[in-house]
Amino acid sequence: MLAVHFGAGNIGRGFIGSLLSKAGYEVCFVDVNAEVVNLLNEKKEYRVVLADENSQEETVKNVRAINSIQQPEEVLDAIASADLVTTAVGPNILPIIADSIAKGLRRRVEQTDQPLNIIACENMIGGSAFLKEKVYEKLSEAEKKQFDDQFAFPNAAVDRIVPNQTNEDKLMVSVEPFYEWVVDRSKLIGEVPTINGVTFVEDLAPFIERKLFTVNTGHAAAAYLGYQAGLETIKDAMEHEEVLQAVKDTLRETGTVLVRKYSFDYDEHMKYVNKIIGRFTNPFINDEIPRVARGPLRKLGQKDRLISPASQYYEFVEGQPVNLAKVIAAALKYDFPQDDEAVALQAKITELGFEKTIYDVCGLEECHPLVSLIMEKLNKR
Ligand SMILES: NC(=O)C1=CN([C@@H]2O[C@H](COP(=O)(O)OP(=O)(O)OC[C@H]3O[C@@H](n4cnc5c(N)ncnc54)[C@H](O)[C@@H]3O)[C@@H](O)[C@H]2O)C=CC1
Ligand SMILES: O=P(O)(O)OC[C@H]1O[C@](O)(CO)[C@@H](O)[C@@H]1O
Repeated sequence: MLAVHFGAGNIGRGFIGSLLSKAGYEVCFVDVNAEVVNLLNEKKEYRVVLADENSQEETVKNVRAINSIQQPEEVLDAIASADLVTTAVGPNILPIIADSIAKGLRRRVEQTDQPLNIIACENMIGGSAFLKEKVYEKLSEAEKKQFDDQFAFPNAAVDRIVPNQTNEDKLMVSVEPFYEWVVDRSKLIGEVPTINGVTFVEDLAPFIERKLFTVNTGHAAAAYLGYQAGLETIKDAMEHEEVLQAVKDTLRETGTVLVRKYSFDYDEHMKYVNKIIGRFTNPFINDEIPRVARGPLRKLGQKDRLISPASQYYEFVEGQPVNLAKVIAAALKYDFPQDDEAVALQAKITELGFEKTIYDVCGLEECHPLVSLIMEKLNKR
């Protein structure tokens, strides 16, 4: 069995590649990083080390890689013969890889009528559906019909904290012990793959929103508020009394939305929240704030971890999401010079001012009460 995985980065090697290899797949990574591709082809294996007191280690075997810049034809051949295609490249890169995926699937249609699932493992709602949209932009109407019959793009939620790291062994990845990978079974084509560690569910919405609005909202709160407090790591942020309290208060707000929307048990949900706060404070993980805060334009988007739960608060809860608004205000002020999106965000604010930037970046209507709440928080800081 062959799995073609786009993105041999932290989550690609540290999570998806590891689970797929253990499930018996040969894992063929596709990446633009020549050093990583060459090393994977030279060693044919790499190490994943658990970030806890035992540092338990596994060797991920049966792997190889293709450099998509230098060997574009090989990528198409790999897709044509794959049993599964996955991605972990980042939401902004999905439109870029859509071209190879469209061409690879075209080649496959010529060679076989075997079905294929393409699963985007990114931190976003509807990641695979978005990838499908980008792939389908390249197709004729007749091809779209053909692809509908043979290919599927089930959405997924993936959760494992894998910080940026520099190790002597360049392929080695240190990962937190916890992981969760949930896939929308209702959109799968063909047989359900047997992958230990993957949960297939009929309705992904509660899982992805629970994860995005807890792990990612909480992390974003720690990162943006921590940055405003002059801190460097998520650990620093979690040790800062005021930031920690704000993270907890923010997760109480998202938790209330989730509990009301999906009828979750409140106590069970709070256990989930506490577990996540425990994961953020893992002393064996050194997670720099700029990694977690990266891409503020994306993170301030209408469907992402801050604006979506804050807007839904008005639908499901009485009152105002004051803590989420405080985090959104901090995100709007994120000006880390090495983050291109932070630089673009600050340039936009200089040009348009905060209010127009909020309409533009967060997709909020002028009359939305969240706008004035965010403005209030911005003026307070
Ligand atoms: N690191 C983490 O803890 C988690 C990350 N994610 C998600 O996984 C995705 C990847 O994140 P990370 O692994 O942290 O980032 P990363 O930067 O470590 O990995 C991304 C990889 O994609 C490669 N890439 C870039 N452009 C490419 C292209 N055109 N074709 C093929 N490969 C390309 C990069 O060279 C890199 O190896 C993101 O969507 C992130 O939100 C999800 C859960 C956890
Ligand atoms: O990968 P993104 O969406 O930029 O955001 C970083 C977030 O992703 C994670 O890496 C994994 O969920 C979290 O650590 C963090 O909340």
